[in-house]
Order: sequence, then C-alpha cells, then structure tokens
Amino acid sequence: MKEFFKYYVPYYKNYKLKIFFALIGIILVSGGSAGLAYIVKPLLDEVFIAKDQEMLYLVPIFLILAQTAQGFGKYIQVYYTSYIGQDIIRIVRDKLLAHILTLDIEFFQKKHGGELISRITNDINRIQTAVSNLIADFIRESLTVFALIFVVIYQSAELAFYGLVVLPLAIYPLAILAKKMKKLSFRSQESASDITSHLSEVFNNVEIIKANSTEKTELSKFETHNKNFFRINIKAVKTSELTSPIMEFLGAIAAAIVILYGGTQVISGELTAGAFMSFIAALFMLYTPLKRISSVYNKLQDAIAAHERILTVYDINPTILSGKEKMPTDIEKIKFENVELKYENFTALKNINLEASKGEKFALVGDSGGGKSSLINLLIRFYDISSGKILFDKKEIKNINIQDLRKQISIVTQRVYIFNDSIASNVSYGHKLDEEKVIKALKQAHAYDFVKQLPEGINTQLDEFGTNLSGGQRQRIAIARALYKNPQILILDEATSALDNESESIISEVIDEVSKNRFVFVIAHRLSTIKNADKIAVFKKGEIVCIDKEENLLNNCKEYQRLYNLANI
Ligand SMILES: Nc1ncnc2c1ncn2[C@@H]1O[C@H](COP(=O)(O)OP(=O)(O)OP(=O)(O)O)[C@@H](O)[C@H]1O
Repeated sequence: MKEFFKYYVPYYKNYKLKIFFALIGIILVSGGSAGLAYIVKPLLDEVFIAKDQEMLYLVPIFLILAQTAQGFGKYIQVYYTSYIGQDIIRIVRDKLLAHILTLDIEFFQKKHGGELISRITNDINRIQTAVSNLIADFIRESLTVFALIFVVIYQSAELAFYGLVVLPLAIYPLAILAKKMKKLSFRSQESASDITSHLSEVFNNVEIIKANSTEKTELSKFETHNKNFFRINIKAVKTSELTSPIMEFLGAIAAAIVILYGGTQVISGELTAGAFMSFIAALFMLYTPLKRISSVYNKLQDAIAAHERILTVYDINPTILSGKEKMPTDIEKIKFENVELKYENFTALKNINLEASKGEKFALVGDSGGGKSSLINLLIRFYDISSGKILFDKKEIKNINIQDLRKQISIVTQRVYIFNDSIASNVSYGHKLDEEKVIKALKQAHAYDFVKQLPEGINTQLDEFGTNLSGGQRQRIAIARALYKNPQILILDEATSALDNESESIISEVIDEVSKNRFVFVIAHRLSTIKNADKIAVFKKGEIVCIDKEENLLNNCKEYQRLYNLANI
C-alpha cells in the first residue's frame, strides 16, 4: 500500500487548488455530519424539555445549514476528486502506452494484444477509483469519524469508552477480508484480461472462424472465460460485503452496552436525555463512515493488485537500444560480417557474410525457415545480432540512432498494414502529407490508375483492414507508402506474393526503376520476381550457401538449381 501511495502521490502536486476545494468539500461533509448529531441534544433538552422558544427557531435553521453543508460539500468534493483522479489516470495511461511502445518487437510477439489492451484499459480503470474517489472517501470518512468521536466524547466520555471499545475487535476480521480481497482482485484482473485477449483473437481471426464454422467452439471458449470472471467477481462481492455485517454486528453490541449503561445513568439523573440521544445519534452515525472506511480499504486492494500488474510491464525494458550516431545519408555499402542471430536458444542465422552496394538489387531466396526474414529483422533492428558485425559503410548498426535508421528504411511485407484513414494519409503515413508526392508514389507503384477511378480518388477512406481493396491493390498501396518515404534502403519481403503474374511483372519493373540509387533487398518465393537481381543469396538452414547472379547460380549452385527445378515443375 505504501508503494502504491508513493507512486501516485507525486501526481497530486499539479492539482493544489483543486485539492484545496476538495478539502473544503470534505470539511463541509464531516462538519455537517457532526452538526447533525450534535443538534439532537438542544432539540431534546432545550426545545422539548426546557421549552425554549428561541431554540425552537434556531434548531431548524441549524439543521438546514448542517444538512446543506453536508450535501454541497459532497458535491464539491466528488467533482474535484473525480477531476483529479481522472486526469491522473489519463496521464498514467499515456505513460504506460509510451513505455509499451519502447519495448522490443519480441515483447509484442510473445504478449497477446488483448492482454496489453486489458492492462491499459481494465487495470488502469481499477486504479482510477482508488486515485480519485477512494483516497478522498478515506479522508472524508476519517474526518467524519473524528468529528463524531469528538461529539461522542463531548457528550459523555464514560459512555464513549463503552461505545468505542469494540472497534479494535473489528480490526482482525477486517484485515483477513482485505487480504482475501487482494488475492481475488488479482484473479479477477487476470480473468478480465483473458476475456479481452480472447475477444481480440476472435475479431482478428473472424474470417478463419467463419470459414471453418468454429463459431460454437469459440463461443464456448469465451463462455468459459466469462463464467470464470463471473465466479471470481461474485466471490469478491461475497468477501467485500462481509465487512458490512461484521461492522453491523459489532455496532449493535456497542449500542446495546451503551443503552444499558447510559439508560441507567439517564434514569438516575446523571445524564440528560438530550445528551444521551445526541450520543446515541453520533454513535450510530459513526458506524456508517467506519463501515465505508473498511470497504474503501477493500477496494484499495483491488487497485493495488492492478497497480502491481502494471508494474510488471514497467519492469520490462527494451534490450534493443538506440545508438547515438546519425545514420549516414549517402551509404555506399552495407556489410554483414560473420553475423549470427539467436532467438533465445535457437540459432536462426550463422556465418552470414555479405556485401551490398548502392544501386544493387539484392535478392534473398531459400526454403521456408531458411532465415531470410531473420536477416531483414536484423537490418531494421527488430532483433540484434548475437555476434558479428553489420556495417553501414564504416558505422556499426548498433551505434546508429534507431529512429534515424528506421527513417531510412522502408519495408513492404506480405501482410499489408492499412490504417483507417484516406489513401493519401495511408501513403504518406508518418510524414507530412503532400498530395503531389502521394500521386507520384502511387504512380511509381502502378497504383494510381485504380486509385483515380475511386469516387474520391486519393481521398477515398480505407477501413482498417483495407477490405474495400483487392489484395493486389492493397499491396500496391503498401509499395507506394514505402516509396513515399524515399528511403535509402527498400525491403520487399514477399511483397509480390499476393499479385497476379501481370501485376508481379509490373512490380518487378518498379523494383528495377526504384533501385537505381538505393539498396533494395527482395525476398521472394517466386524466382521470376528476382531473376534480374544483381546478387542472389541462397539460404539454407540459417546459412548462405551461395551468392551470385542467377546465371552463375544456375551453373554452380546446387541449392539454387534445386529451387529452380522445384519452381519449374
Ligand atoms: N521471433 C522468433 N522467435 C523464435 N524463432 C523464430 C522467430 N522468428 C523466426 N524464428 C525461427 O527462425 C527460423 C528462420 O525464420 P525466418 O522467418 O527467418 O525464415 P524465412 O526464410 O524468412 O522463412 P519464410 O520463407 O517461411 O518466411 C525459423 O526456424 C523460425 O521458426
């Protein structure tokens, strides 16, 4: 709990004036409550027993004032504390996503997207209640307790002892409940995350689900998660609400003792009826805030559990760190020297030596799993080499600023990423939109012909998966996006695989056109795409077995001959 407050308290510094207003609200609520308990005494003793006319008018006015102070005080407090809480949570949410986005690609490949969404939404929402309402509720109810205890002691110190002596007895059972609540909160958050993960999986794979008629299987998986979530939450309600009967029971015992003992004192004339009633009123009023404090404490366990889950994400740090040097603007050579790449314990690439020159088209071919994409992962620093060197002229890749490096690389993969925005924004993604440049890139990618026929041309809106375009059209938009950036290094990873033969040959021409003053790396299963390549690297089980032009490979490289024969069967 200490950790939790230590983490969030610094955020409150920006809200000094709002905290001041919230405190005024809190004081009004506590003062109003104590005032309401106190006026029972003059009402009984002065008005009813002593028949004081002046008091008859004063007591109702005091009642209105106390009640209004309590009502408005609560309004002011809830408004300002919610403001502060929601704003802090907004900042925490931004900060969490900013941290997550710094993490390595490997983290995203291992973590389920739905689980991360759950951290940023569900878990943070649970903290919000703590940061805004719970802390304020805690202060307000504690102040109310103090004010009422003051009234209780003021009316009769002796009776107060009997009324309050049971309170310490409540601590043990309440502490056990709070501990149980924290465990349940953890489980509930994990279960909520299972639900979001499963939902995101279902919506992302809806085509395959429908095509395989597995709606029922998916639904039954979801029902299991959902039932689990329900079970845990109901258990949490059972635990958390148990505080109420416990406090109620102890309160009743205290009240019974007070009535017995205090009643005797009133009968013997040691205590006035008014003081006794005021005491009883304060005592009863006291149990409500006490009950609330214990329930606030339980809810706080929920927030602490969520906070701890979030901290586990903060504990993960990126391992692929940016270098300090600028990316050279006019690279002549890219070299791989004895490069090795390991994914955990699996060696995906070894003994990789290659040299690419500007203006050269460099093709990577080989069996599936041979290591072609892994080599690209190294170039764009999605992964880091385990040993060896990658050099851009004389600069080592690890010393170059990572954003600078990625600005100079465009990558088109088989999976096309389309954003829910216009074609123009999709093409210029990440850069200033310049319509002329967009059209030029679309023309270069041989996409402008179909774009210009769309009702709104380059301003046509695309949906997230680009479903209003054909596979080949989407691919050409992606190629246009890659060209818009005018990168020094262009990577096409199976980029032509979705295209028909005609489009593929057009794209092959595009590659020829755009490769003149840059580095182009092409991965292709279809050997026809890369037949004009200046160099073809043939991959086998993580190693490059030959590098040469096609005609030489056909004469000298057995592995290439095998691939060539397979392709021409
Ligand atoms: N993130 C990863 N974690 C662990 N192993 C991986 C990872 N990515 C790839 N691999 C493994 O590394 C090997 C090389 O994979 P890679 O994707 O580089 O092959 P590829 O030649 O591009 O294959 P394909 O032509 O099928 O795309 C494979 O055995 C693959 O299972």
